[in-house]
Amino acid sequence: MAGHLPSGGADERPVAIRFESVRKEYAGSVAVDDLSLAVREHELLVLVGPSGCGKSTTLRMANRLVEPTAGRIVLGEEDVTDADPVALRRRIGYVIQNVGLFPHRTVEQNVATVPALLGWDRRRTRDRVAELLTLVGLEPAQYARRWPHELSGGERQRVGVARALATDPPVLLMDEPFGAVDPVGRARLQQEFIRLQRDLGTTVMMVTHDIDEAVRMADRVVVLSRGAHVEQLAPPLEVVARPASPAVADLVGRGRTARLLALGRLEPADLDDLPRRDGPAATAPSRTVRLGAELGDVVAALTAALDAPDGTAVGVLDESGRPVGLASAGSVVRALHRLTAADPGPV
Ligand SMILES: Nc1ncnc2c1ncn2[C@@H]1O[C@H](COP(=O)(O)OP(=O)(O)OP(=O)(O)O)[C@@H](O)[C@H]1O
Repeated sequence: MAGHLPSGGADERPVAIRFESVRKEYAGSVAVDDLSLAVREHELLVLVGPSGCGKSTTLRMANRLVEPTAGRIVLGEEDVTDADPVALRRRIGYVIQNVGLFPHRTVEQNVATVPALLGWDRRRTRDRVAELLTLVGLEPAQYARRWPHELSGGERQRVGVARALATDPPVLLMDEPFGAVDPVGRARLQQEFIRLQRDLGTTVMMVTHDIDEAVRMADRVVVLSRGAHVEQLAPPLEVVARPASPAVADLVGRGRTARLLALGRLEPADLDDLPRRDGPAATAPSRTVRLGAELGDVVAALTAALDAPDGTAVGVLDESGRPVGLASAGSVVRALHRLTAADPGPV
C-alpha cells in the first residue's frame, strides 16, 4: 500500500513543512530536544515512537497549538511563528483521536464548522458538506442530520476527517486518528484514507504509536525516541528491513518477519529455475503468482499448493503471463535475505 512515491522521489519534492532545530520545554522538562525534519508536498509522513517521546507535541507545534521554545517551523515559505494562529488553523486540517466532534451539532453542522467561520453562503456550504460526506463514505441523506452520539466510532472518525478537509487544506495533521476504532474498522479506514489522500494530494503528517499502522500507511516513516530524537527516517520497507538503530529494531522487532512478508515483493533473483525441457518429466505447477507479488501472497500460494502432487513450488509469471521461474520456500527465504542485507540497493 505504502510507497506510491517514486523511489527516492520524496526527497526531490518541494517541502510543505520544515522543522528547523525545534525545541520544546515544559517547565524545565524537554519534550522535543532539537528536531529538524522536512515533510514533502503530497506525502503521507508518519511519526511513530513510544509513549511520551514527543510525537503529539511535534505535531501541535505545526499549527501553533503549542509554541516552540526555540527553532523555526516553516509552512511552504512562511514562518509559522509569525502567522496568526487562528488563520493558520483554518489552513491546516487537524484530526485527533475520538475526533472531538461538537456533541450538540449535527454531522452537517460539524463538517461546516470552518466554512461557517469563513462566512461561506448556505448553498456553497451545503454542497461542500454533501460532497465531503460522500467522499468519506457517508451517504449525506442518511447522515447529515444525525447527532454524533447516533454514529459508530468509525463513522465519527469519518466525520472528523470530512470536517478537517472542509476547506481543502493543503496540509492535514492527524494525531492517532484511528486510535479509537476497532481493528477491523481501523484497517478499512486506513485503506480508505490512503486512497482519499492520494486523490486529493493532501500533505499529511500523522502520529501513531502503532508501528503496523505506520508501515501500512506511510510514504515515509519517522521513528522517534525520547525528546523527539529521529532514530530513522525512511520508507516503510527500509525501516522494517534495516532498522537504523537498536531503538528502531526494538520497535519493529516482534512480528518483523510478518511485516517483511507484507511489504516485500518477489523479484527475479529470488526464483528457482524452471525445470529444463529435456530434464526429467515435470508437471507445471498448477498454482501461480506474479513476479512482484507480495511475499505474503507467495507464502499463501505455497501453503495452498501443499496438498497438490507438485506441492513444493508455485509457478511465477511475468506481466504478460509468461512463466519465468518457480517460487519455493527457498525463494521466500532468499527474498528475506535480500531485503535485510546490509546494502541491497534501492528497496
Ligand atoms: N502541557 C504539558 N505540560 C507539561 N508536560 C507536557 C505537556 N504536554 C506534554 N508534556 C510532556 O512532554 C513529553 C512529550 O509528550 P507528547 O504528548 O508529545 O508525547 P507523545 O509521544 O505524543 O506521547 P503519547 O504517545 O503517549 O501520546 C512527555 O514527557 C509529556 O509528559
